[in-house]
Amino acid sequence: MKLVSEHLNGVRLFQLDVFGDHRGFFIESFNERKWREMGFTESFIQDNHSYSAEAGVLRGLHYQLNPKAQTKLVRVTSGAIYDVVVDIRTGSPTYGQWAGFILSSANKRVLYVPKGFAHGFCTLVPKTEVQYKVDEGFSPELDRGILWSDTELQIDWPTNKPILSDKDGRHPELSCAEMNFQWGEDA
Ligand SMILES: Cc1cn([C@H]2C[C@H](O)[C@@H](COP(=O)(O)OP(=O)(O)O[C@H]3O[C@H](C)C(=O)[C@H](O)[C@H]3O)O2)c(=O)[nH]c1=O
Repeated sequence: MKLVSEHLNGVRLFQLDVFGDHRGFFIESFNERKWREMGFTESFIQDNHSYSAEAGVLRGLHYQLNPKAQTKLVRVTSGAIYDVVVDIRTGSPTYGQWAGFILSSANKRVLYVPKGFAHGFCTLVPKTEVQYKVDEGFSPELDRGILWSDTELQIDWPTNKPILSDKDGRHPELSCAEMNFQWGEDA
């Protein structure tokens, strides 16, 4: 796994090493020893896997409050997504800024999303599968959301008519402005 680029003071895009041959390919999708050698300290305790049947499925933007804030290591094993992260760390010089990345089974890139970022993605093709590691378990009571179409963020999603869960279609508990307080309180 090689570092491709860094964004928003902590988000990192990696490229997986692919060993191809006449049969296909082999990839070490995660290697604890190499992860530590790169200086990362997170211990991932849960693997998540989501399948989205159609293009235009938008999941997010989600995050969990401290002490259950999650680091995520995200990759796509089938199809393609436009993956978005939003810096919601109180006091961060890039607070309120977002970045978008194309992750796909073809480009075999991995996105490292540190704690303190809201995360979401929109599928670009049908039958897209996203796999991601997290270092904290699911905490429904500390799960929060930002509306995908938040007017302050102005995220450049690939569609303006996404397929959403009921949760993601509702207005979030907090606007982007209010989040600062919520996040800061628990940071
Ligand atoms: C996240 C999660 C969900 N669930 C259950 C709860 C619901 O009954 C069902 C679907 O959950 P949800 O609609 O929150 O799934 P997504 O919309 O894909 O949520 C994810 O979307 C964005 C992209 C994220 O980064 C988060 O990891 C996560 O919030 O799975 C669990 O049992 N464990 C879990 O860790």
